[in-house]
Amino acid sequence: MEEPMGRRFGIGYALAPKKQASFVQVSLINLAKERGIDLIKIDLEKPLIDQGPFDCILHKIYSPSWKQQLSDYAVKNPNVPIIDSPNAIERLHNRISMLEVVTDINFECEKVSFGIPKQIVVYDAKAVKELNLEGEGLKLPVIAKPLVADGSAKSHKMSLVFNKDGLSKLKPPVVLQEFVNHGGVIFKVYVVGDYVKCVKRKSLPDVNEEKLGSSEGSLSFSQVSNLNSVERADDKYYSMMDLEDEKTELPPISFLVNIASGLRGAMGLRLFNFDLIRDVRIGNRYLVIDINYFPGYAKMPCYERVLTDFFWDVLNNNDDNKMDLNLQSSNMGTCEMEVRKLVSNSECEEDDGATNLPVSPIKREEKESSIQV
Ligand SMILES: Nc1ncnc2c1ncn2[C@@H]1O[C@H](COP(=O)(O)OP(=O)(O)OP(=O)(O)O)[C@@H](O)[C@H]1O
Ligand SMILES: O=P(O)(O)O[C@H]1[C@H](OP(=O)(O)O)[C@@H](OP(=O)(O)O)[C@@H](O)[C@@H](O)[C@@H]1OP(=O)(O)O
Ligand SMILES: [Mg+2]
Ligand SMILES: [Mg+2]
Repeated sequence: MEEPMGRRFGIGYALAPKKQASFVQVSLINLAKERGIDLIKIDLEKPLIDQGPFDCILHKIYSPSWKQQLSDYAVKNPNVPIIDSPNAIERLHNRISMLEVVTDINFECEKVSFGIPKQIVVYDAKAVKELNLEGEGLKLPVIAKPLVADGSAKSHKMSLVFNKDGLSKLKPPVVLQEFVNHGGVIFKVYVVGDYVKCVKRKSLPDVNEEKLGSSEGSLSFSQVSNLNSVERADDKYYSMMDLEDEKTELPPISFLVNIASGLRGAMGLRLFNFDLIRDVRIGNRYLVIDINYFPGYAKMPCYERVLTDFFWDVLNNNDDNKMDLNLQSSNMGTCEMEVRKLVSNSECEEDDGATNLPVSPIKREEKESSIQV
């Protein structure tokens, strides 16, 4: 572990109250402090330019006035890194531009391929009525997602549309995305600078022909991979699925690293996660279905250490370090592997599977094995 060498750093953070509660935990504050890094809350009631000094700014606030404040601050403090640029984050606020970036990445991969599901956008109610899905190259069922992904509850409200009747309930502007059977498991790939971590979560179950014929027009849901166990048990659709997914194989590690670094470079973002599903029809084809800015890192095992290492690197202009690969396994099904810089060799406790709960505090259980590739 690096010594603070007498110099202390201050990171100003601007987060919504819920995000602050889950992310800025005492364990993170203390670990950062040990490394000479103080996490300082930015007062959103006061002008940013009058606050500080900060050595770095961390934020997940989307208002135009905040964007203006950051811009004014950057003019006055050109050497203070802002994580991340509001313009770069904005690309993720639209579910079309969000996934366009995936189609821009290219790398050689022998055994697996990746892409995005077919999708179209419908802007108004009239267009919904006149919609010819087949003509658009889309097959039912489709997932209807609000075009805007700005973090509001509304932006997470989705529906699985089984037939034409289901289309009539849609509220444009909406993205219609091909529903791809993927065995009810989703891979959440967390990226923190050049650190990459993949965890498995429950997803929507596959839809078969029988279900397609007998179902109601559509079924609404929200943040299905983010439900806690009580919510899951109550959820009508969720309860239909097989909860045993321990056997699901993870995507190859080098493949995930390539996608992660491709996305990081193309988007100019350092803090994000992406959701990946494996197309059961093809098997070795993976689809990126969602990218989130500054996701729920506190649900990630060892998030304190990972984030503190990242802060250290940013503050010391060290964030281009060569990556090493570390494979980490767990028998809990939530943490299977990680690729990380070997900044810290300290033993780290892992999440015990309660990953979907708002994390305060997380109950943890120690189990880690790692090999260097
Ligand atoms: N094309 C698809 N095919 C199959 N299932 C999908 C598809 N798109 C989304 N899903 C399912 O719907 C869930 C929600 O979709 P998505 O991740 O796009 O929404 P979100 O509200 O942005 O989620 P998050 O909480 O990760 O931000 C996914 O976790 C997955 O279970
Ligand atoms: O807390 P926030 O508002 O940032 O919520 C984010 C949430 O994290 P949380 O679960 O800790 O709340 C993320 O969960 P994971 O992907 O990591 O499971 C994901 O749902 C993001 O899409 C959310 O961001 P939003 O899209 O709403 O901006
Ligand atoms: Mg998602
Ligand atoms: Mg999302």
